[in-house]
Amino acid sequence: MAGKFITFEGPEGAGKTTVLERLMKDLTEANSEIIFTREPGGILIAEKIRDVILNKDHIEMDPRTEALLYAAARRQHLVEKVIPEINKGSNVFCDRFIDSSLAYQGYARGLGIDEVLSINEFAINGIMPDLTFYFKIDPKIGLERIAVNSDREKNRLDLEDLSFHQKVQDGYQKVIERFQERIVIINAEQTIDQVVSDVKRVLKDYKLI
Ligand SMILES: Nc1ncnc2c1ncn2[C@@H]1O[C@H](COP(=O)(O)OP(=O)(O)OP(=O)(O)O)[C@@H](O)[C@H]1O
Ligand SMILES: Cc1cn([C@H]2C[C@H](O)[C@@H](COP(=O)(O)O)O2)c(=O)[nH]c1=O
Repeated sequence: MAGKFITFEGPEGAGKTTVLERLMKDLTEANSEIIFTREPGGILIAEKIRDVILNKDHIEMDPRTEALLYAAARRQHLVEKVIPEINKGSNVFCDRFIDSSLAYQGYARGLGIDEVLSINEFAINGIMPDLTFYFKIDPKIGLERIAVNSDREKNRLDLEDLSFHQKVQDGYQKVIERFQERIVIINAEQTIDQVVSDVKRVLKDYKLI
């Protein structure tokens, strides 16, 4: 039986990576067949594209170039990793996917959600997540979390001002309205333990763990 594709979305500093690391530890110990991966990245070519997109020296990158690079990284990651793992029966947990492009490039960069969806439809060729967690947080709190985390190097998108990140949040709201059948909202302003517990409860309800 094919596995499921589960994505984790939300603004900067919402806690997606932290929660995925906790799930990796807890669920791997419990022997679940789960693959953890991320976008942009997850495989060599996509990690190289990630370096190009997020490099702070590439500050003048054109928004359409940015959108196309995310879509190219997504395509390669899907064909090289996500689809083969799902076909083997594993559940794939991915830190960010198409909804990030719709919110960041489509809405916050002003390219248009429909336009960015259209180039991504070419890239994903029908593969959409079965379930998406949206980590809801005031973007100001997320940016403050990142600011106090000295281990995390700031990338090109982290350096955008608060108004950009507020637009990202508004963009996500539109994405949630459009794809409400697959998106579950998690209160990411709670403690890490509470967020992990809420995510696990939903995964149990969906019989994914
Ligand atoms: N629920 C929480 N409460 C307080 N701090 C948190 C919480 N979740 C994560 N953090 C802290 O916030 C910072 C950012 O967390 P994390 O990297 O997991 O966010 P993220 O959603 O993956 O962000 P990005 O998308 O920008 O990479 C880290 O220092 C982490 O320890
Ligand atoms: C997939 C995807 C990501 N982004 C942005 C969101 C973040 O600012 C970075 C990724 O960094 P993270 O630490 O791994 O969250 O890229 C985007 O703008 N569009 C996308 O499609």
